[in-house]
Amino acid sequence: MASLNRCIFLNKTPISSSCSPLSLKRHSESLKLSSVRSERNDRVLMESSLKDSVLELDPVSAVNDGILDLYGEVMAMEDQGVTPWTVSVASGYNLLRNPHHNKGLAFTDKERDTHYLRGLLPPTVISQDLQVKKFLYRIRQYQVPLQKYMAMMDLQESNEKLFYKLLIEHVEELLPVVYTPTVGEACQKYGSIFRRPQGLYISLREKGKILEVLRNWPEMGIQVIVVTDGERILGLGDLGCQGMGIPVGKLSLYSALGGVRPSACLPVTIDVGTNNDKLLNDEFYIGLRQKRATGQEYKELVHEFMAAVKQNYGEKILIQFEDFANHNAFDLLEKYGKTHLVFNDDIQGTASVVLAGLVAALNLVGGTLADHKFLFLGAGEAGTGIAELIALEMFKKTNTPLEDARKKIWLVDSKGLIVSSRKESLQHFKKPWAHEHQPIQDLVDAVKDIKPTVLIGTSGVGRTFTKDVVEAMAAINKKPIILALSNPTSQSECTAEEAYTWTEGRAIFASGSPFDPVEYNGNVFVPGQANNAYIFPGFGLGLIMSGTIRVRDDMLLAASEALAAQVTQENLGKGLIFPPFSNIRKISANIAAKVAAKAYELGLAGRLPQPKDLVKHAESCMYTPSYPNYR
Ligand SMILES: O=C([O-])CC(=O)C(=O)O
Ligand SMILES: [Mg+2]
Repeated sequence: MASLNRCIFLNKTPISSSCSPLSLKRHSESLKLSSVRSERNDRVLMESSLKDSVLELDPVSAVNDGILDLYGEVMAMEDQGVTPWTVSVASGYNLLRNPHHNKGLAFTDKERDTHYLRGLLPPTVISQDLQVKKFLYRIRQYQVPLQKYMAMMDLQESNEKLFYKLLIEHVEELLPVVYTPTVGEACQKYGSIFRRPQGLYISLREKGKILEVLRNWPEMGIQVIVVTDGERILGLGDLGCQGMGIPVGKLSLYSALGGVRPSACLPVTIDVGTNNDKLLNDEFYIGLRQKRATGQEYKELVHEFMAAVKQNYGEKILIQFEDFANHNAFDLLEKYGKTHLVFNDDIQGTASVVLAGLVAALNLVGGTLADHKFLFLGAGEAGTGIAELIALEMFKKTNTPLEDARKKIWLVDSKGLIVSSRKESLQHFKKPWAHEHQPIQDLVDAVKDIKPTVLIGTSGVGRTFTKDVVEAMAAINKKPIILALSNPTSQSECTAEEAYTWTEGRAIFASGSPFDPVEYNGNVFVPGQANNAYIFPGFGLGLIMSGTIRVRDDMLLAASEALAAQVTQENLGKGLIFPPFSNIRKISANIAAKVAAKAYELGLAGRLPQPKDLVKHAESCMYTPSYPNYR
């Protein structure tokens, strides 16, 4: 009976062509199916060996539940009066234990009768709205953020639709719970709070078997993978296998913010060991207890993974690299950008969001991007990624040659200002930023000398925008733009309060992790959140819905412009250079539309013909977490 717990995966007929015979066999064995029949042209019926555990869903709700991938085709067939699918899933006790289908107390009396739930629930029937209210009340009772996080994870694993409805409807309150900053603490303590696996773990022990490992995952129609190797989790450093919290959190946002079906999302952690001695000595650590494999051994494992993903899911699977260390991130993006649909969130997603904020900020400070001067603290993925995209936008918008555009951008790393005399010893991704200048060690001196209008923190090191630094920015600029992007809050280069106080309320400030509004001199300042969460969910949706096969910089620029266009005069009036997260689904639909349009324009979109209204199309593709009626 327990084996009937899993839902049955169907795809378009013939079933053996869309999932390998091996995995079909595996599913049918574990589900003890008495028959797997293909009827008429496209109709598939699966029955379980126990007649009373069959539940039929209509195609539309099945699509919404993520059982079927090919929603467009299903809808088209519906329009023609054909009901192409019959899907069977477990009912009764197993239905209550199935996070995708469970409705808890919201199962109606009729559903309780039809699906063998009578007596398994207390008599009351409540609405999903009331469930949201109840759960929110419960979350608010917890004082400790990590407790809130764990309660949310429990909900995700017991009632997925309720989790997403709650997250979507209270996104501003709950984003800091399931995402930065709390997810950072969750990763640090992942070993001790670990309950159930939420993604795939691919360690060195799985070498040679990665394709098999992918096929162990219970969902078939995967469209997006977020993968980390845990080496640079936020600004917290090497958290090894416990970095899994990040792909899990990012993919929750793919569904909540971008409307990608939860069952189409696969979190992956590649475990090649960790150099974090604290974790290696922690009895609750869940990863391989060894130092990180590097060089050939590392490359081979990642390569096997990348090849297996393409083999198993096809060319259109989106792979988002997340929180890899600098020394791997650039190379992986460069290498797999040519053969796979890959996107590095820390290099490209962060760049796209920051560029949008800067373009919006021009409305407050005046001029074009080329009229400004930028100074970064931190020359890793985020720093150089943002710098390059700013230069590209200057080139595209004002025809400033790329070399000249780059000269308006200066980067400081742990050794001081990046200048040409350091060129020989610089990593390749820093070289474009090594301009002619005498060496400067200190950030304050660099601010005074370079005189930037924009100061951007991507250092991963907290409180590095000291009072002297911020005051120096305030002395040069009427409205200094200060972005403290490192995450989580503990690693932010300065706090919102510091930025507003030290500039006497003149700063245009945004940070990677959220800060509360600040009162200064009788005025309330609301800081913006410059986080890649604005971009990657909509960006991913745009790629997926257009069937795009490669990412291009022009798509990042398109996403950035779409985000900047969502900043209203009202937002700007409050000093905000990003729109509120409460509008994020609309923002994501707009980003998706612009990204898809660019993909079609570049001839990289595989889903033809191009829909006429891409915003409407994006909205129609978006997952919504309301409960279906089970007939
Ligand atoms: O996860 C976040 O909040 C933003 C991000 O990608 C990072 O800091 O690495
Ligand atoms: Mg990241």
